[in-house]
Amino acid sequence: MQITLLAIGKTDNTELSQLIAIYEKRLKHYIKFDFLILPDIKNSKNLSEAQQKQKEGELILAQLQPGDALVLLDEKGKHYSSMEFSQFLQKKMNSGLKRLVLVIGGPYGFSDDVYQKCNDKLSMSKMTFSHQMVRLFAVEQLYRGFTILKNEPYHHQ
Ligand SMILES: C[S@@+](CC[C@H](N)C(=O)[O-])C[C@H]1O[C@@H](n2cnc3c(N)ncnc32)[C@H](O)[C@@H]1O
Repeated sequence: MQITLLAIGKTDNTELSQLIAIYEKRLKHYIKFDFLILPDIKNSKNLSEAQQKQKEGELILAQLQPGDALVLLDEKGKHYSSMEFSQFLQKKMNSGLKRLVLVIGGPYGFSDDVYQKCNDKLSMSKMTFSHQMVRLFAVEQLYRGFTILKNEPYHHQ
């Protein structure tokens, strides 16, 4: 299985990019992983929130290939512990899935079209994080999940 993490707009802070790169590199020891950043919507200041979400949604959906599982990171999604998240990953791998696409929404979240196409929604907290910060939390939780599956001493219950 391959995992693709999709986000909109480049990571705007060097320290954050460096931290993401550390976990990205670690994660790649366990699974084929790519972090795909879609370009910011042009002239977004002249768009309503709904229009921006719609355009971002079109960019997101254009990335999908037949057979992908589309899973949104969304504060209104299912809550998993890190152990449960590792089991979620294991089940996806066991199912023969070719690519798991995890998506981080833009500043206003996802369009209805994206919600309709998704297979699942995962929340990392009831709190809302910035779309920039979530990138780091996502790569760290993916890395943590694989260390749990490999019984490696990173996660402590
Ligand atoms: C600033 S939030 C958007 C919040 C917006 N109110 C909404 O309706 O979704 C930007 C993105 O970060 C991600 N995000 C923020 N908090 C999250 C959480 N607790 N769990 C999972 N993803 C989260 C989601 O992908 C969200 O679309």
